[in-house]
Amino acid sequence: MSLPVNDIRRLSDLHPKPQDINYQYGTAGFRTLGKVLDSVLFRVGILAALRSKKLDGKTIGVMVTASHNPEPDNGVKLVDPRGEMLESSWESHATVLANTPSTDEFISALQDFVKTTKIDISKPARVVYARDTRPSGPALVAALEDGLKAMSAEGRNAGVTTTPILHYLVRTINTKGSKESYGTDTEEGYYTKLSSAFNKLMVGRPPRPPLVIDCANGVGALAARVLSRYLVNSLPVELENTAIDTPGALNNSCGADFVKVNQKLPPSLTDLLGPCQRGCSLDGDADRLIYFYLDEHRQFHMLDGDKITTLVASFIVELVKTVGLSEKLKVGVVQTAYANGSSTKYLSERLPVKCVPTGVKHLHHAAEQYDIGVYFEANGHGTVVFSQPAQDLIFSHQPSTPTQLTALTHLQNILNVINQTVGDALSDMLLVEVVLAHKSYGGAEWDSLYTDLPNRLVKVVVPDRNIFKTVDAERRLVSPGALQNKIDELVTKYSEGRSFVRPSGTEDVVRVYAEATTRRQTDDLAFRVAGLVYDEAGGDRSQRPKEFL
Ligand SMILES: CC(=O)N[C@H]1[C@@H](OP(=O)(O)O)O[C@H](CO)[C@@H](O)[C@@H]1O
Ligand SMILES: [Mg+2]
Repeated sequence: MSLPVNDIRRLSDLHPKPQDINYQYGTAGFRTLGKVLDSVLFRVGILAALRSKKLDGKTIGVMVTASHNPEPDNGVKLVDPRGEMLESSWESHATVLANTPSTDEFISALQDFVKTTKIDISKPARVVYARDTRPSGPALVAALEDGLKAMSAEGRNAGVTTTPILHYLVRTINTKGSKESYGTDTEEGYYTKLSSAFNKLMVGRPPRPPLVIDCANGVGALAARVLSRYLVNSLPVELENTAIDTPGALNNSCGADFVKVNQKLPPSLTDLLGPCQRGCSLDGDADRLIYFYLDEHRQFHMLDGDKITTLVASFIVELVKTVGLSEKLKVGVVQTAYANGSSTKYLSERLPVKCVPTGVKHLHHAAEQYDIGVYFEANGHGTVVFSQPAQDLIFSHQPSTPTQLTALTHLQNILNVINQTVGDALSDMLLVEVVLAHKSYGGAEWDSLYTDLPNRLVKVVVPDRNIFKTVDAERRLVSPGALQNKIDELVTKYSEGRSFVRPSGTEDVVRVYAEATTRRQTDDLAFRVAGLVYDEAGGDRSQRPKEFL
């Protein structure tokens, strides 16, 4: 059987590629202005069908979102059968196919691809897809559906939903009826799975003050509203920033990225959050989570992905120890270079900690090397993964004492609260709430586990960010030239100073990170390194940002 060339040609002509744009499947899939993504979505539909055929008809996921980015942006990414990110070798295939200029060239690239990748076209193709609340979403989904139609693929439209729910659906569809079944393959199955485990974990805990949830005016508002109906007796919540139909509101001065980058409360919450009350922010597709609280002086404190890692990993270690399985279940942590140095120090004194390059897929794969792997990016994107033998052991172990039995039951329920496929703001939120309730922690107690070093992230616009090459999990530059030596020399002048430079995978900028013992020193270091980067990359002297030192 060969490719349905006539159907592809007819439909591809309806979705021409703009001449002047070069697309790239990056860390987060294709991501750019929504209005220039039509041809990409059509082609991704075809690619998803081919990926499914290659994997013997397993269901592939497609998510249309640009997460925390501004509302006019959009994007698309593919999800592999176990709910994980697309295998990396296919990222470059996606890039090549998205950039072939004409329908004829696209078809011939497809034919080459099918041949070299040895795809059996006669196999079935199944794809489940969803989008976030962006206004450009419906037209992009229609283009994707044309791609599926061209391949006669079986499509399931999961509608408007969060990225983690789409990942959940992919995994549950593909494990249905098997011994690795991950739950019921519906949204209701997702809410029921998470909330019933959560509700069991909260039985007997004292009532909690309400949790304020900033929904970023995005799809998380819909999901949080549904979830809250399942939590009436276990967790009072107040949903804020739920204006999904207000043009321009998405991620605007709210959401997890706003809080993390600006290290401050969304202005819309200023009058809502009381002293010592905790709140959290989701991002635009609800896969990132940042917590915060105001202290008794109404001073803002942020609890980011590193703080979540510490809280969650410590709790799981305690449970495993109480059950008596410390020897058999090794808990480990994965971070990136953006993790606050204090968190790395605190965790390394207690657990194995690995540092990997930016991007959830790197963290996820590294976490899978542990029996129980806890990973979060500092920006609040992460989860906990349990190896299959670890899960089997947790569900088959026979405890010897009532205390062990209680801890084991908690561990089993925790496993069901966690969305292991990918970082999930709502699932992570439930997990955090469980730990806080079990430890009787408020924001301040949680925050006191270690003190963050002041840190600063600076974007540097350069003529060509591709000249920046890194090694050692992106902590050191090997190009351009002597820049790393200059950074090293500078860093020694700052107490507990640390700084690194890497090209962004999602924006056309180079990122500079710095931390040191004081805010002033941190800013000084960050802007000096930014200046070095700008000059070394040949930035225009007349445009040099004035804050760069
Ligand atoms: C410093 C930072 O937050 N970087 C983010 C950002 O990647 P960059 O490659 O730095 O642009 O977007 C990624 C995708 O969402 C996320 O995984 C990552 O953590
Ligand atoms: Mg996101």
